[in-house]
Amino acid sequence: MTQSLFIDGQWQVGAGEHFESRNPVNQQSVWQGSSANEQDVDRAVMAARNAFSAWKKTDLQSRIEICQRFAALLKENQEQLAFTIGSETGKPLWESRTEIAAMIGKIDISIRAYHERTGSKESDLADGKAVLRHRPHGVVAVFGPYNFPGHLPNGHIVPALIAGNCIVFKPSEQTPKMAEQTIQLWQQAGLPDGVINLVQGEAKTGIALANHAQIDGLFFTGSSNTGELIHRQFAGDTGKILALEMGGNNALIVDNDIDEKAALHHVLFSAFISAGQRCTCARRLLIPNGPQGDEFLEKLIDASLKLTVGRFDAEPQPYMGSVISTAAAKNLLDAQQALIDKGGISLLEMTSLEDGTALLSPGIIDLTDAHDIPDTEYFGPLLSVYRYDSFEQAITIANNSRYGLSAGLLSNSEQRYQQFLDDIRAGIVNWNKPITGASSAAPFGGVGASGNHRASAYYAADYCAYPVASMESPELIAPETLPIGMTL
Ligand SMILES: NC(=O)C1=CN([C@@H]2O[C@H](COP(=O)(O)OP(=O)(O)OC[C@H]3O[C@@H](n4cnc5c(N)ncnc54)[C@H](O)[C@@H]3O)[C@@H](O)[C@H]2O)C=CC1
Ligand SMILES: O=C(O)CCC(=O)N[C@@H](CCC(=O)O)C(=O)O
Repeated sequence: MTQSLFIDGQWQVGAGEHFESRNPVNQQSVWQGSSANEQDVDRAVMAARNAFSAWKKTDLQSRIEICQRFAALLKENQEQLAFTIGSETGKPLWESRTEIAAMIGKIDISIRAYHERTGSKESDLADGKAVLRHRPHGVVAVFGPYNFPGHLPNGHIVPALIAGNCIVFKPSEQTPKMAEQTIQLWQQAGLPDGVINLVQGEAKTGIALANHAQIDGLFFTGSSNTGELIHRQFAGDTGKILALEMGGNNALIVDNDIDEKAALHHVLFSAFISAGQRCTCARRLLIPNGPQGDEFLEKLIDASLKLTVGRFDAEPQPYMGSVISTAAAKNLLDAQQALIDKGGISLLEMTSLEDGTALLSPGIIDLTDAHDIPDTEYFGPLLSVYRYDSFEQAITIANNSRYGLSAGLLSNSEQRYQQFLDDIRAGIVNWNKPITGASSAAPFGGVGASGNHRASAYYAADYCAYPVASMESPELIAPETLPIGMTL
């Protein structure tokens, strides 16, 4: 039996159900193992709890050095890791390599963020000093999505470790192999036993972990549905910190009189990178009514049609790989049909490119005159188009969503960008840039159904530690003047 769990520094067989991940294109098994049941999860949390006291007292420099060794190991193993991401998710190798590069970059950025956002500060008081310090929460559960199986969990794990927390990591059940290899590197980097623990499994394992009384926090990246369930579960539990990074129904507005080539590039990069499987992807494209808009739309359809789609290791490399699974592909095709049934006009049909695979071609659908369109995230290469008459109307359409992750404007007008900045509701707001590809050196998060106001990336440091404010004096001295009514 495969030892699929990592608890207290030991690889172990899980007592829960057997599961596997498959290559979404050729359907070959990539990883097989058993999941963690409630008792396994409990042992993982208790291992983290027991390791916490020593880890938080380990000096910061030693914690940082382990993270730097992890970065060096990522570099040494980057080709193997990129191959794992590609085979498990369908993401082309060129893009999987950029994911490993982002993981490596995360270490230095997190060290800087730790000092800047949560370091210590001292200032003088009349008879002593005021000191600000930060302390780790304790045991934190990290939940990861499948679309960035390395980079996004890493975005919680690295700052949490630097701050002195211990971790129980529950990766996506669709990407267990990448999680396993990542944990092997942490082990090689010299993390003490119990500081990081891995529990593999499906939702049942996640539920057991999120419910565990002994976790002090939960850092989640995944769908809004799951995030909302967890949020409900945490309601009233003021003692635990919850950071939620969730989905989006992101709008990108195209203006008239723009550089068409640049705009086409930015739209294609926003809508179809990672086969549309980024939380920041453009889902709704707003195009002006009129001949310029018509021409832009025609060119967009043409350019989308020419995007290459293929296997993760195909040569030459495709722009897009597959979506995560044949089940996800089927859901997307069903969603497209449902939109057509509601009055959507398919401008470029998203189709299955090869039976039995999760390879989908990009799709574009005009929903301007459709009715009862759900405000939902279609996590794949399906872009909705809305035509607008005025810029104000475009902003209203863009804001007509319960999500608020990313939004963008392609326009030559600085005045319009200013208006957009003032009125749009999103955590990432870009001008003449794609709306994907957010920097790890900036905060990353959304409002509404996209997050709970605990931005990640550069601001992840904030939710990994709590502030302790102290007034300190080495001597115990009574004040010269006593308060009214007090005699000593
Ligand atoms: N805002 C952000 O930073 C990002 C958000 N995402 C979002 O993630 C989603 C895609 O990832 P998925 O893996 O499909 O998300 P998901 O929500 O299905 O799964 C995320 C994790 O939660 C676990 N889980 C599922 N049900 C659970 C439950 N009831 N209780 C506890 N844990 C449970 C899963 O096993 C997995 O580990 C998209 O919606 C995307 O927009 C993805 C990347 C970045
Ligand atoms: O978390 C970070 O370090 C930066 C945020 C980031 O990498 N965002 C990516 C992917 C996230 C996603 O959309 O799934 C992006 O904006 O493209």
